[in-house]
Amino acid sequence: MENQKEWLEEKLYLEDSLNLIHHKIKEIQLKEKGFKENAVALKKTFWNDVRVNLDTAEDVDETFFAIKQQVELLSDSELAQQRAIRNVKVYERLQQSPYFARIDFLQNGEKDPLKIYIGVATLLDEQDENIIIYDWRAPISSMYYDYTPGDASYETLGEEIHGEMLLKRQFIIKNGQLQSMFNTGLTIGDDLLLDILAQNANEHIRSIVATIQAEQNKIIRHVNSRYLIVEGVAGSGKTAVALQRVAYLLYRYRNEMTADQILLITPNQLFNQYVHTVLPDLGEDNMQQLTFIEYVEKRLGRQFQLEYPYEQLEDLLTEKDDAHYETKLSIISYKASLDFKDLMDHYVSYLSNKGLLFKNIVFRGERIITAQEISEYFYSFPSSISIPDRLQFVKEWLLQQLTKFERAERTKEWVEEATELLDKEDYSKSYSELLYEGSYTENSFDDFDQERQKLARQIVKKHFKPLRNSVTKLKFVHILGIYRQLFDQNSPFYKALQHLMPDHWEDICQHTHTNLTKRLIAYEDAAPFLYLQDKIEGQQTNTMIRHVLIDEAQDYSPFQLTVLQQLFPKARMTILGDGHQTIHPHTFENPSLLDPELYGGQAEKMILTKSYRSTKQIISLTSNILNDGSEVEAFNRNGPEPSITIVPNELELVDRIIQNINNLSTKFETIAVICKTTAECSAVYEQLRNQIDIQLITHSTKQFKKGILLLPAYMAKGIEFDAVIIYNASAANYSRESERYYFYTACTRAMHELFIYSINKVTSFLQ
Ligand SMILES: Nc1ncnc2c1ncn2[C@@H]1O[C@H](COP(=O)(O)OP(=O)(O)OP(=O)(O)O)[C@@H](O)[C@H]1O
Repeated sequence: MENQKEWLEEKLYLEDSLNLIHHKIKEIQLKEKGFKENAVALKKTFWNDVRVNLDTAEDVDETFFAIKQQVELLSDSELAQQRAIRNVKVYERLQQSPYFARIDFLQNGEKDPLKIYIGVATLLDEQDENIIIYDWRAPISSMYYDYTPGDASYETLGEEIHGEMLLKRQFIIKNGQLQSMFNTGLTIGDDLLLDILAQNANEHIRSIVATIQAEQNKIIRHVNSRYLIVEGVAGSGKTAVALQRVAYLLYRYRNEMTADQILLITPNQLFNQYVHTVLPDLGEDNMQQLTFIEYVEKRLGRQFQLEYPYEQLEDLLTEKDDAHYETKLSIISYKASLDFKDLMDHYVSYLSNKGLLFKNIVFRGERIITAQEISEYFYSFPSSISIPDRLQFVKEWLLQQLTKFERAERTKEWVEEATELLDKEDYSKSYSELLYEGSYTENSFDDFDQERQKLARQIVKKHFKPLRNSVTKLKFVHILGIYRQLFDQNSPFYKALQHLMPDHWEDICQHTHTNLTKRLIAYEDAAPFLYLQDKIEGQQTNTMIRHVLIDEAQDYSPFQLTVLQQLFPKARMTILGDGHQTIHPHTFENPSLLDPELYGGQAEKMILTKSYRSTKQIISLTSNILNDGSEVEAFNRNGPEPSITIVPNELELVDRIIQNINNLSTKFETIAVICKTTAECSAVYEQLRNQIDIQLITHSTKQFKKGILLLPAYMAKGIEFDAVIIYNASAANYSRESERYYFYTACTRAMHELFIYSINKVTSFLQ
C-alpha cells in the first residue's frame, strides 16, 4: 500500500516535471522566434538607423559608433537565439528522462528535508526561483554518489554542509515514462548497474552519470592538484570517468572554461569516434581530441616521412630474430627516456657555443649566403643570449641581406628575359600600379623605362618571396642535420658528451643514421626531435588549452610527457592508464606516466581496482595472465566460463571460428576476432570474408559499426565488445615475455564471452 502511494506520488512529480519542461520548451521556442525575427528585422533595417556622414572627423566617429551599435544589437539577438536553441535541446533531453535519482536530505539545524531530484541538467520552476531538478554535477548531488542513507555531507563554496540522507531512490524513466524505481542501500543500486553492464556493447561508450561509483566520483570532481593520475585496472571506467570529468569541469568552471579549451589525447582515430558522443549526450560541446602522432604530423609531416606508432609496434611484434628484437627495443627505450633528454639538454648547451648547422641560402642555383657565413654571424653574438633569440637576430640580418640581393638582381639578364615573357595581365597590373602611384605620366619619354623597372622589381620580388618565407620560418637552420649530428661518433662533441651516452650508443647511432638518411623520423625519434627543434628555434606553446586528459597514458613515454607539458604550459592534466596494458615498446623500460615521481611533487594519484566491463569468469581468467599477483576486483556479474580451444591447424581454426561466430551472432551485436598484427588480420580476412560479413579494422579505420569485426589487438585498445575471439593464442605466436600485457589487453576487451583459440600448444601466459 505504502509502495503504491509512493509510486503514485512519483508519477505525479514526473508528470509535473514533464509539464514544466513542456511549458519551458514552448516559452523558449517563442522567445527564439522573437530573437530570430528581431535579427532578420535588424539586418533588413541595418542602414536605416545609421546615418553615414564622413565629412568631418567627428562625423566619421559618429558613423563608426552608430554602425558598431547596430552590429552589437544584431550579435546580441543572434547569440540569444543560439542560447535559446541550445536550451531547447537540453529540455528535449530532459523530456526523455528528466532525472534518474532522488535523495532526501535533512540538513543539520533544519526542520524539513530537501527532496533532491537529480538529472543531466538543472530545471527551475516557472518563476525561475526553485530547483525542481538538480544537475548531477551540482555540489549537493555529489551525496548521491558518495553516501548511502545515514550521515552525509557535501561541500559548497568551501563550506562542508552536514546532515542526514533519509532516502536514496533510483528511477528508470524512458521516453518520459516511469518504468521502475527502487530505494537503494549500500551502493548505487547494484541491480541497476548490473542491468546496465549486462547490456550489449555499443559503437560508442555510454554516459554513466546515473551509476557513477563513489571512487569514480572522487576522480570526476577532483580539482585540487595540477596533475591527477588515475591508475585503474582494465574495465574500471577510466575512459568513462575521463569523459564525465570533462562534463564536470565544464559545469564547475562554466564561466571560465569552454569545451575547446579541454583536450583529450587519445591512441587513435577509432578511439576518437568511440568516445565522441558522451559529451553531446550530456548536453555539452565536445572537447578537442588529438593523437600524439597527429601533433607530430602537424609539425613535421610534410618535410619528413614519419613512422606511425602502429608501424613501430608491428615491426617489433613480427621480429623473429631475438637479438634484433633486443637491439631495437633497447634503442627505442633509450630514446624515450629522460636520460636521453638529459643528453639532449647537454647537447643544446654545447650548441650554444659551437656546432649549430645551417643551410646555404641559394637563389637560382647560386649560393648567395653560405651556411658558414650564417654560422659566423650567429656565433658573433654572446652565448648569454639564448639560441632562439640569436636566431631571431640572424633572421632579421638574412632578410636585410636578401633585400640587398634583390636590388642587385633587378638588372640581371634573366630578369630582362623574364620581362619579355610576361603576359598581358602582368603588364596591365604593373601599368595600373604605376598609374596609382602617380609616377606614370602617359606622355613622359621615360614611361617605358619606368614600366620595365617596375616589372623587374616585381619579377625579382616574386622570385625572392619563397626564400623570404623560408627565412621567416627559420628554414635556414639545418634541424635534421643538427639532430643527425648528435648520432655521429666522429663529431667533435662526441668526446665531450660521451660520458652521458649509454653502452649501446654505437647501435643507436647506426640505426638512427640509416633512418635519418632516408629522412625517416622513427616514432621513437619524434618526441626528441620536436624537443630539440623547440630548444633551438623557440618553444611552441598553446596557452589556450586549460586541461589536458591523457587516456591510455601507460603508452606514452616520459619524453613525450615532457613535450606535452611544454606545449601546454597553462594546462592541468588528468593522466589515466593501466600499467598492465602497456603495449608500446618505448614504455617497457621507462618510468610510467602513472608514476607520481615524474611530476615533481605536484601530482595526486587515485586508484581504481574494480572492473565493470567483464563477467566474473572473464576477469578470473584474465587476472591469471598477470602473473605478478595483482588483484583485479570483479563486479559481481556472471557469465559462461571463457574457453580455450586447441586445434591442429589453421584450416580447422578458421572452421571452428566461423561456427562460433554463427552461434554468437544470434545473441550478440558486436563480436571481435582479435589477431596479433595487421598482417595476421589480413590473412584471416581473406579466409573469412566470403563466408561471413566481417569488417576489417586497420590503423586507418575511423569508425566501426556493430557486427563482426576483425582487428589487431592494438586497435582494440580502450574499446570493448560483447564477445571476443582470440585468433591464435599459441605459444609460437605469443612467446616473448614483453608480449604478456599485449595479450592481456586483447583478452580484457570481452564483456560477456571470451573464446581463445590456439594452433597447437597454447601460450604460456595462460598456464
Ligand atoms: N559506474 C559505472 N556505471 C556504469 N557503467 C560503468 C561504470 N564504470 C564503468 N562502466 C562501464 O564499464 C566499461 C569499461 O569502462 P571503460 O572503458 O571506461 O574502462 P577503462 O578503465 O577505460 O578500460 P580499459 O583500460 O580496459 O580500456 C564501459 O562499458 C563503461 O561504460
